[in-house]
Amino acid sequence: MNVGLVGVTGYSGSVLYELLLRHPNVDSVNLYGHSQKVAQSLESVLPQLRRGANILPYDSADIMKNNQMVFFDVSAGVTTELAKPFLDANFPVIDLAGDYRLKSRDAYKKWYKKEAPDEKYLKQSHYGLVDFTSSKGATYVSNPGCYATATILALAPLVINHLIDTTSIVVDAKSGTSGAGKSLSESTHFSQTNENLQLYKVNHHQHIPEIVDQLKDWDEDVPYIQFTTTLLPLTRGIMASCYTKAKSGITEEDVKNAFVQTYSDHTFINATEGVFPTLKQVIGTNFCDIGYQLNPVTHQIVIVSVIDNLLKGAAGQAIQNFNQMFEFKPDAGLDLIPVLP
Ligand SMILES: NC(=O)C1=CN([C@@H]2O[C@H](COP(=O)(O)OP(=O)(O)OC[C@H]3O[C@@H](n4cnc5c(N)ncnc54)[C@H](OP(=O)(O)O)[C@@H]3O)[C@@H](O)[C@H]2O)C=CC1
Ligand SMILES: CC(=O)N[C@@H](CCC(=O)OP(=O)(O)O)C(=O)O
Repeated sequence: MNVGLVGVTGYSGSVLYELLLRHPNVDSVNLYGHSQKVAQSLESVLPQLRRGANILPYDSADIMKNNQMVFFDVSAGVTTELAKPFLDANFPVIDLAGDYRLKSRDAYKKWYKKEAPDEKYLKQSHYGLVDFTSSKGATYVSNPGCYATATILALAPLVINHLIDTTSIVVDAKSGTSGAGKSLSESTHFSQTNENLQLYKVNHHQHIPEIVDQLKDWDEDVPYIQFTTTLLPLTRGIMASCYTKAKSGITEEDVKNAFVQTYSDHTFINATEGVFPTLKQVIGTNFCDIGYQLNPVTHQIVIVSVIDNLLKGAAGQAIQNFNQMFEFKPDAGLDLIPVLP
């Protein structure tokens, strides 16, 4: 199959490109960029990707003619416009940005502070949280956000099984700087990030409505979550530490059963009682590792999930969506090993 990729020059785009090159069902990857009028060698922009490939000028008709599907891995707000001809033609798209994730236009405007896509297009979008939905038959897949993935996977077994006080969810999530993309900002400047910890977007993070929407699908009694994000002096990785109160009478065994039942057949999720994961065990892989424990004294449950934001949080999950969409092996192209030591 020939696939198109828009956004190879971004952090997650270059990771996605490498995954696609090694994917057993991909014959060729055609690269498209928005800033070139003529073909430009990839190596001239990203010298570390010595692939002899060219980035072609962006042209929606050309993309649809020469590929069977396209990945959009571009800055937030761009696909609201760019995706329209593809949506009109029902051409298969996997979009890694947040533009089409929220079903409510008002929510998108409020949280992303941008004009939302048209209602008719939003209706065509499928939210591709691969561990709980299938993208088979979908033509427009909206890949979940990185923090949203880590948080939802941590809380899912408890919410689905109605084991918690739904007003008690507190999430303390932390990310390495690659989550912010390649553009430099005050907070990602080396001397500001290095040997420092910075909270940001407290109570304003754009993934809050995405997480609440999904949790509400499982239990409409989830009214909100308390969610904070912290920038870590690391390149890759997200750790979401979640705290929530168990309903009266819920035991350690109930909690364990919920995690075992939910995740026993999920290739890329490892959930273990009482063993809390580190970031390094998942960096470079598509895994989400989760540790959980009910404290019998406080009756609080702590759940910690870790992912590589560029893989399970972006390009890896996009490949899972691709595999579901075209009915390839669920783990095709994702045989990755952690970066150790
Ligand atoms: N980084 C992460 O961990 C995650 C990112 N995401 C989402 O994935 C998307 C890409 O993120 P990331 O890799 O961090 O982004 P980067 O900021 O690193 O890269 C952005 C990419 O978008 C391209 N781009 C910018 N404007 C346009 C435009 N108008 N038309 C076409 N292409 C454009 C850039 O091209 P050029 O270089 O030519 O300017 C570049 O290739 C974002 O929407 C982000 O929110 C989702 C989950 C995790
Ligand atoms: C460290 C950092 O800044 N992370 C980004 C992650 C969000 C992202 O990647 O964008 P989407 O909303 O499209 O998923 C943030 O917190 O906004």
